[in-house]
Amino acid sequence: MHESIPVLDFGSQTAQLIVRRLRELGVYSELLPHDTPEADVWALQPRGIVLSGGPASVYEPGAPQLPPWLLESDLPVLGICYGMQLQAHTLGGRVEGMQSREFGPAEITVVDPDLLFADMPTQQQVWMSHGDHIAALPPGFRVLAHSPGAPFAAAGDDRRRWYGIQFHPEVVHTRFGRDILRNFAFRICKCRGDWQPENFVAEAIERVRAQVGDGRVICALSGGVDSAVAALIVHHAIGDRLTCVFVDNGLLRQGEAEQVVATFREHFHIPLIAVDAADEFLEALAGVADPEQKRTIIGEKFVRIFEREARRIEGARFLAQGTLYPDVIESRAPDRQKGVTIKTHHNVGGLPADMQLTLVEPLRYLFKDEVRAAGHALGLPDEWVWRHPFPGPGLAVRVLGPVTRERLATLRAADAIFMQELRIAGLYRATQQAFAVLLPVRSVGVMGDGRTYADVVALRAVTTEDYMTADWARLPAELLARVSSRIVNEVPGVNRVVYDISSKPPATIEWE
Ligand SMILES: Nc1ncnc2c1ncn2[C@@H]1O[C@H](COP(=O)(O)OP(=O)(O)OP(=O)(O)O)[C@@H](O)[C@H]1O
Ligand SMILES: O=c1[nH]c(=O)c2[nH+]cn([C@@H]3O[C@H](COP(=O)(O)O)[C@@H](O)[C@H]3O)c2[nH]1
Ligand SMILES: NC(=O)CC[C@H](N)C(=O)O
Ligand SMILES: [Mg+2]
Repeated sequence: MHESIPVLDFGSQTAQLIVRRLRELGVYSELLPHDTPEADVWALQPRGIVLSGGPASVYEPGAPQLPPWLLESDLPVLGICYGMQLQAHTLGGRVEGMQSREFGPAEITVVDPDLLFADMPTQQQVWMSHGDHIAALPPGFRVLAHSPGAPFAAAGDDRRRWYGIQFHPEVVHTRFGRDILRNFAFRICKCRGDWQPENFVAEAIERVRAQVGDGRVICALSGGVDSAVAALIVHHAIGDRLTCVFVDNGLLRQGEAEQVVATFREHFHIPLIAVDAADEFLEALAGVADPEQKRTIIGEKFVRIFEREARRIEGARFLAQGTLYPDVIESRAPDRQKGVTIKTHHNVGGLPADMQLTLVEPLRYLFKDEVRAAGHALGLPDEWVWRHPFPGPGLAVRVLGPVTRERLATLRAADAIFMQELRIAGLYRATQQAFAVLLPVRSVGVMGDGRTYADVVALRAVTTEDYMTADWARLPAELLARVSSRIVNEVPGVNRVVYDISSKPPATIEWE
């Protein structure tokens, strides 16, 4: 049994990342609901506790509270964002709603470099995402760092070993986040660091074998890295009792369907069924503009098709999918204590309630970079491992507003130009996801001395490690200029191109 630092979950979208960072540091961690019974927490042999952020405001009625037992224990505690506000609120400080909210990058100044901020610069970039702030510290606490928007960006009580930070150390955009967590784990909690990540792939294969028994599995294969890795794991587990099913939903990019099928057949020796379901999807989506409605329709259609294909294979009761942890977290049901729904990923929240197949999701607790590492270990070709993600609902969530064949064609052409130029510039791998979006507005232009009133294409390119947070990619102006001019010249019906300069948060990577 390992020592641990459990994370109590108050509903933050990035709570699972804290767990990951701690594991990366060699300290075992699990994400537990904030009201987990005390005995279950002690069973993990905790050396300290982290309180995650969360969407609630501590001063509102019904906001989730600190577990009373924690106040009595002598465990060190690190409160992050809501967790810090909760510490302050509970121990006699004051938390207020703020006029100038902070979302995105901010710079903090460390005023006390002991313990938590040991061995790092005084000025550092952090990632903030809060609307409330601490107006007065509780007795015993002193300020450790401040930022322009948060006079108490970090504070602590050394006697009690309780610390709080208003920013998020778990996201990569907090430059020294790892070091702060390391200081908490090793200097404050005095962990030994006795956890070695086990061989994930071997374990996953075992789990699939146990779940499936002698049944047959169909695997929803998209051409993305997640489903390819899921397919390889299932294939290792049950061999030829696996059949992959690729669906052309009419929402794919230019040439994608042909390319996925060809590459798969070249690299894998697993039976593949390619289903052309474009008409079915586009009919179901006709006239639908609401993003969540689009996702639900697409999620249901996918499953009906998988059920249909499964019926043709004797004994196929299981559906394998490349679901990742971010899909699960972002699809969580609306519950102010447990997190809010940001968007219903088609493969999680978008699944119909009466689904006939049992899910096999070997990657459900992993993040993208962990999946890529697993794919590499399984011998997946580099090109596949490093493919940009492409969402299951595809171009339906990039044609904003109602989806029509004509608008899909416009977007495909613009997107292909952007991708082509990005590759020529050698910047495909330097961005983690890039694509074009067709906006539901028209704007006035002048072309060939005539007036145009035509569509607007937005270009989106982001840098990110785990897709939970992201920054907009600083693509060279010359590249953007070339893409813009080619799109306007080559794609009929588009007279304007804009570049999206929003980070996540507050935006998301996709526009819907
Ligand atoms: N066109 C498709 N045909 C069959 N299954 C699909 C299709 N699109 C998505 N899926 C299923 O939905 C899952 C979730 O899609 P998602 O896009 O998140 O993952 P991915 O396509 O495997 O990888 P990536 O995120 O890199 O695109 C996939 O892993 C796959 O199982
Ligand atoms: O399979 C998917 N089904 C979905 O419904 C879905 N929605 C978003 N995404 C992808 O998830 C990552 C994070 O996206 P957002 O910042 O837009 O939430 C990005 O990589 C998105 O492309 C999806 N993938
Ligand atoms: N990210 C968070 O934990 C936010 C905490 C709180 N809801 C705020 O807005 O300040
Ligand atoms: Mg995909």
